[in-house]
Amino acid sequence: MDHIGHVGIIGGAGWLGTAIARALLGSGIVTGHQLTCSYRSRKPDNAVECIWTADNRRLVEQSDVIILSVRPGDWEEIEINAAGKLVISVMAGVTVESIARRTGSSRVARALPNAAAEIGYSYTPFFVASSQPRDGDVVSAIFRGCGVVDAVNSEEHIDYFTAMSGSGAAFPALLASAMMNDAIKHGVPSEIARRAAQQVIVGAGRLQEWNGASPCETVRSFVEYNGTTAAGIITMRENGFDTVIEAGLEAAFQKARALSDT
Ligand SMILES: NC(=O)C1=CN([C@@H]2O[C@H](COP(=O)(O)OP(=O)(O)OC[C@H]3O[C@@H](n4cnc5c(N)ncnc54)[C@H](OP(=O)(O)O)[C@@H]3O)[C@@H](O)[C@H]2O)C=CC1
Ligand SMILES: O=C(O)[C@@H]1CCC=N1
Repeated sequence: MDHIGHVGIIGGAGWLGTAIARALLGSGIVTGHQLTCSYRSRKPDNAVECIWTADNRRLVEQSDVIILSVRPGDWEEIEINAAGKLVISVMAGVTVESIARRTGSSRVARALPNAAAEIGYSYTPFFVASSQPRDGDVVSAIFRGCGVVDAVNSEEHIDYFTAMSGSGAAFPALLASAMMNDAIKHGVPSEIARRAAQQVIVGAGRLQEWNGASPCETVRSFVEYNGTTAAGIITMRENGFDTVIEAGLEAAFQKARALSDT
């Protein structure tokens, strides 16, 4: 991708803002002189090597692309005029309409990475509301540095993915935690239970990536094998596994929607 200009990250000191800043520098899409990050309380220790400011208006002045990475509850306090600039929000729930209204920009995108952005393994769907065709390419190029991206053509899908993939990075750990606790109940020493559960999710993820099968194919092939794994899968499903997952995703989806601001 051609030069994308100067990028500013409001909330660049936070968890996700820092991960995006590191990905931008790591992919070479900007240099430290073409990246400004803002902080509120304090510039972090071991800060990313770029320009730092506590002044969001100054950040906007010197940026062509602005990434909003503050918590949804802090959004109302951000007062910037980004007219004519591309504004990309990673905030859960905050709508394109609110971003356009409060920044004065008609070039707005929402992207929804997850916690694995920190290691370049995020899944990031994005939605672009801009008349400039190149804006989608810019958003895609930025988040490819954090992992895998997909453009979606409905803003509602961003709220859905806030639950499914945005929050989803935590769900394998939930499964592993239940498995670890079960092993401990069976008398396995906790350190061994921890290591076993950890290696199961890491190995399963790597296996899934390596063989390229869809998750549904993986489950089907284990069921067809008709051994101990099949017994576990069938019983988990009979006891409501899929229903529980659907209910959890629905709760996260509704929470994302409820964050939609005034
Ligand atoms: N973490 C994740 O996995 C994901 C997060 N998101 C979204 O990303 C956004 C950021 O989340 P996350 O990084 O986890 O949150 P953090 O709390 O880690 O980071 C938010 C940062 O924004 C800073 N901040 C708040 N107000 C201002 C301001 N006026 N000017 C400059 N900086 C400000 C905070 O500073 P201070 O230290 O003073 O509070 C903090 O450093 C959220 O909207 C969240 O919904 C989306 C997908 C995944
Ligand atoms: O848990 C959260 O609210 C944030 C938004 C999506 C993922 N993490």
